[in-house]
Amino acid sequence: MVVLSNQSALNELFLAKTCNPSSMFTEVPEVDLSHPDAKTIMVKACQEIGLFKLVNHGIPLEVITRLENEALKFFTQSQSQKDKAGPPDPFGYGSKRIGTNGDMGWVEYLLLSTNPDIVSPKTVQLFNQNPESLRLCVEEYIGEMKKICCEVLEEMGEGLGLGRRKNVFSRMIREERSDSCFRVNRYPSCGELKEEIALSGRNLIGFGEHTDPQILSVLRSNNTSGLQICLPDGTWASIPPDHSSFFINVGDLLQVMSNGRFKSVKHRVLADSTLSRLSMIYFGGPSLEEKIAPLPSLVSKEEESLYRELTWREYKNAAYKSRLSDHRITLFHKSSNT
Ligand SMILES: C=C1C[C@]23C[C@@]1(O)CC[C@H]2[C@@]12CC[C@H](O)[C@@](C)(C(=O)O1)[C@H]2[C@@H]3C(=O)O
Ligand SMILES: O=C(O)CCC(=O)C(=O)O
Ligand SMILES: [Fe+2]
Repeated sequence: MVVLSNQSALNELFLAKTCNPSSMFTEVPEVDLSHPDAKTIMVKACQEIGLFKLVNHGIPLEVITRLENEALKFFTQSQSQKDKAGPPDPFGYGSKRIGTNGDMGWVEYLLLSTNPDIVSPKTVQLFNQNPESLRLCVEEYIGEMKKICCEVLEEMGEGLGLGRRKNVFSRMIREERSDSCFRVNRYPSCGELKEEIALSGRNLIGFGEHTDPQILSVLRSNNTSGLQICLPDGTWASIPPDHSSFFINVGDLLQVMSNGRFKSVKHRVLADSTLSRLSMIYFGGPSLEEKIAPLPSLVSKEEESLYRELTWREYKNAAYKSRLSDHRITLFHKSSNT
């Protein structure tokens, strides 16, 4: 990562505009998939917060560690070597620039698609220029993420009373053309900028505030903190890291399909001055042609359907033209004609 020498560049690019002291969120709901109450706890968490912690998930620790080590090997290469797989198209290796609309963060990352229709030259470069073990470990990990994402979605379907249609969400991820993606983020420690940051009285942004556009995200990180969520009262709260668990968060499409019952949680990452954070996130999404609208069985008689129908392709295209912090879900609002 290039070290910024200039205070104003730092201000402009990476500092959180307002940073009220944020609290540690000690009451993150915990879901044990093997527990009979799992579905009830997850539905409550998705309604109230949009995030919960999945424990006892059954994903072999070796699968996680293998990929974490491969990712670290990749990131510790020289900048010029890593840049061969970038800039992202949007897949491949990226550093500091997130998306194409001016968002910046103190982060480097690998972004990969799981959709066989999407051929990314940068991803081809990435796998050609690195040991085969990187690709194998990525594929193995994505396979596990797909399974766990579907299991969680089925449990949610049951919790929402969908009965025999409990797989209405999971079938979208199981489909071969599911447009899911996978990201590995590395947030270097920002110790070298400690003084400038302290002088500004703000925090260094690793990944700016946003909601995830897909259905469901499955996040795992090392034991370095940094992830924050925006609570229903508008305050930011830090999520204590736990390298042996997964954090599941509701994406925009699930908010729409549940007619607003589940909340797509706003989140961000702040950089740490002493430790570097490594996170791996699977974003479960439907096929590009999938039509997304509130499920009729989740719109009660007294309520109305809050959102209009859009295909994932339409929403995704619009989302990728937006800035991270834009409130993209308004595109689904019935009054919106964009
Ligand atoms: C600024 C952007 C980056 C992003 C595409 C976007 O235009 C708006 C949504 C962003 C986001 C957030 C969640 C995921 O990390 C991501 C891969 C996604 O699907 O939407 C990123 C996009 C990205 O980094 O390309
Ligand atoms: O790196 C993290 O912990 C979260 C990043 C994130 O929210 C994202 O990539 O969408
Ligand atoms: Fe995110």
